[in-house]
Amino acid sequence: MQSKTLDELNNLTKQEFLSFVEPAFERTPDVSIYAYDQTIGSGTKITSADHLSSVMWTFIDNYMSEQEKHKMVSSHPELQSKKRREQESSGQLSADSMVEHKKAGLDVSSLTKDQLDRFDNYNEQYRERFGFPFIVCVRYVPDKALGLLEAFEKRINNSKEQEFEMAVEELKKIGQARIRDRITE
Ligand SMILES: NC(=O)N[C@H]1NC(=O)NC1=O
Repeated sequence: MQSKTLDELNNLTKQEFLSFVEPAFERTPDVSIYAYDQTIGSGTKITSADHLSSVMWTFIDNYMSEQEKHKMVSSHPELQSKKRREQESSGQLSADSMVEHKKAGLDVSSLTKDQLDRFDNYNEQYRERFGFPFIVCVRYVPDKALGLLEAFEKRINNSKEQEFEMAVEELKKIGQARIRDRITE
């Protein structure tokens, strides 16, 4: 994906803007529509990548129902699991997720058999306990797969409310990082 300058971003049509930023918050187009309407669409220039993501966060925090947030959380792929491998082979993984997972050392060829088994087990336990996938902004976790396994271990004992709140906060960080990737300041 080619990044854009702020000037280029501010001169996009609505349709161009939406297709450029929508992948930041997967399968949740309302976030991007709101961001367009609040900025370029009403004559306000976007001044930085973080300005844009803060407008997107405002929508998530103030205008999305719990059900909509649940849908957004559930649309993200698991970190490494049988289910994720199936999603990948049937082309259901977004380009951003694939790159992020690979950089975090999550592809099968980078993991030991033991690590792969642990990811499979944690993902299954997590999904059964909470009903949505374990979400973490992988690029901010130190030690790649080891750090992610540690995060899983810690969070699996939280309450459903804590984890749901955490999942939304992590998605906000993922979206912000993806927006930063897309804009050259
Ligand atoms: N499950 C999960 O957290 N997936 C996401 N995390 C991240 O940094 N990119 C993703 O696709």
